[in-house]
Amino acid sequence: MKKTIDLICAGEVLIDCIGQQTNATIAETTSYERFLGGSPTNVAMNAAKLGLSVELVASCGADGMGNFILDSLQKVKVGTQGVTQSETAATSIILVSKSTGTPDFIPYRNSDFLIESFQIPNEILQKAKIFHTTCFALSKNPAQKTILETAQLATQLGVKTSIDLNFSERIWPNRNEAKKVIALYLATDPFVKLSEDDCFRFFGKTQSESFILDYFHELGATTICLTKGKEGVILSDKIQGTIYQPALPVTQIKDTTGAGDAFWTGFLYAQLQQKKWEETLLIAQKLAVLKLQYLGALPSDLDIVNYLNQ
Ligand SMILES: Nc1ncnc2c1ncn2[C@@H]1O[C@H](COP(=O)(O)OP(=O)(O)OP(=O)(O)O)[C@@H](O)[C@H]1O
Ligand SMILES: O=C(O)C[C@@H](O)[C@H](O)C(=O)CO
Repeated sequence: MKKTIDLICAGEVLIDCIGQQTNATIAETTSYERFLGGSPTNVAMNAAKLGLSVELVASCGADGMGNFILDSLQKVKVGTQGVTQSETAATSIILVSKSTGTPDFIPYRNSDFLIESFQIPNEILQKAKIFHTTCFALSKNPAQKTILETAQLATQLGVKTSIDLNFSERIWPNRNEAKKVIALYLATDPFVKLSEDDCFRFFGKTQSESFILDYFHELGATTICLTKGKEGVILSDKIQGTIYQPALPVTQIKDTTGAGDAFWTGFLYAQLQQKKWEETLLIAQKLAVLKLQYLGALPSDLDIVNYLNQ
């Protein structure tokens, strides 16, 4: 089978309403700006801006926000055949505080988890190189069942899986269920991205790096990337060992929302080109730094491939 699709992202498409007052809590924030969001959607948008062939599998409402979402995706040539617009559930919205650290958020979830298996036909899946999702997307059915089944099928079809374990108990209050579902996904040996904040929320307390890496390796992941914000990143590969890379300097942080998604897009982009781990991490960090300097998504009017080659 000819692999004509670089990446399928499945999961939440949302409207991020990002606060306009920097480092204010949500209670203190008085005005918000609308952005296209959702972690897998951000990865899809970024990847398309890098010239990859990308399909998004997601669900929004048949409403004004849903139309804005489809318009934005199509403008950068993200494939939208797998995006449905629900007639009964509105587009999901998240209020996010504007932060130079970890943003606070309030989710209003309506249609994002209405993802059904017909949205990812086998003919499309088998053409893909990577299938990516998130913990957020796995937190609710029918998206959970659809994504788990697709990941299992993906491995049989020679498609590499990937996951951003962006766990939050506010999105997925049943931590035991989350652990079981994540274990099923990790059995497909995905590339795993998680941040220190995700780990704290997932385990309910601070755990050592070796505990975290062993935990996810034992569930089946060969390659784990643990991002630590300005403290850099650790990549642990069961075969090749562990690499630490310090963070790149950033002159001015405008907004951190989506920095992890930019990082992961760079990681997948580099892996699609079979780059070595050090270069993969460098490309990932460069994209994250670029994103940190903008509010909202990566810029559309910049030659990002050229920026990465500098
Ligand atoms: N202050 C910073 N200075 C330099 N690089 C940073 C900084 N914050 C984030 N980064 C870059 O972004 C990457 C991802 O950040 P982080 O570890 O906070 O992940 P994340 O929590 O998934 O991000 P987010 O949820 O904010 O999108 C880091 O590995 C690093 O490359
Ligand atoms: O999908 C999420 O996890 C939240 C998004 O609303 C937001 O775009 C974000 O924080 C991305 O990391």
